[in-house]
Amino acid sequence: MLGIQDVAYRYRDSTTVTLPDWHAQTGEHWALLGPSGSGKSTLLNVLGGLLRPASGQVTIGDQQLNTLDERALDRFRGRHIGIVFQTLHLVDALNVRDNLLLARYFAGLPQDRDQVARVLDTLGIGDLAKQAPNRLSQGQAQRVALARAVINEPSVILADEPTSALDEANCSQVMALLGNQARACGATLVVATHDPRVRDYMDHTLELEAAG
Ligand SMILES: Nc1ncnc2c1ncn2[C@@H]1O[C@H](COP(=O)(O)OP(=O)(O)OP(=O)(O)O)[C@@H](O)[C@H]1O
Repeated sequence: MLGIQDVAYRYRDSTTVTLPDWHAQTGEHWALLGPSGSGKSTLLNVLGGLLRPASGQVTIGDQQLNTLDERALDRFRGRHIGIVFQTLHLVDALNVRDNLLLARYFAGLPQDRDQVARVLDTLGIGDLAKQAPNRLSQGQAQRVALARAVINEPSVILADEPTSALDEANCSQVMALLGNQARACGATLVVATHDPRVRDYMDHTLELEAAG
């Protein structure tokens, strides 16, 4: 189970975003839709433990994120939550394999090179293990970011606008990869997007309302 209850997040300039109560069952695939400024990224970041709400509860499985201190939250995120950001945040100084091993290190997991090779193979990029991220195409880099999000077999996968820059064929490919990887880990998948095409790939939709 995954959910938020009575959550409000306050940005530094005091802009306060109030989020609707929402719950998902383990393994469900959700599209998070809504106009610009409706709070999609805020919700995704709160769910991922990257933003701490001013009030309310964020629950992932049996864990209430608000009860964790920073260190415990970092560890929990690394172990249980896979995030695909809009900007991919790959470390250019490390090759693809080491980017994935770094994600395992941050989660306190063993450096399992076989597991890394398996995930890269599943995503069709096994031959890129030694490549530097800044020498990859956009589509390849996106697969690496997806590989990094699933390398720790998370119980939740969050993706922020993974398809908005993609044509039809690539959109369908990325959504299939996300769906398949989530199914392989038994993970709950939440994709925040403007892109109405995403709805077709997901079982459920949460529609946020325009701010104001
Ligand atoms: N860093 C910030 N400082 C202040 N206010 C912010 C900040 N980031 C977002 N907001 C405000 O929070 C509200 C929700 O923004 P959010 O980015 O979550 O919406 P969104 O639906 O993801 O938008 P978009 O689709 O344009 O990315 C908006 O009113 C926005 O102006």
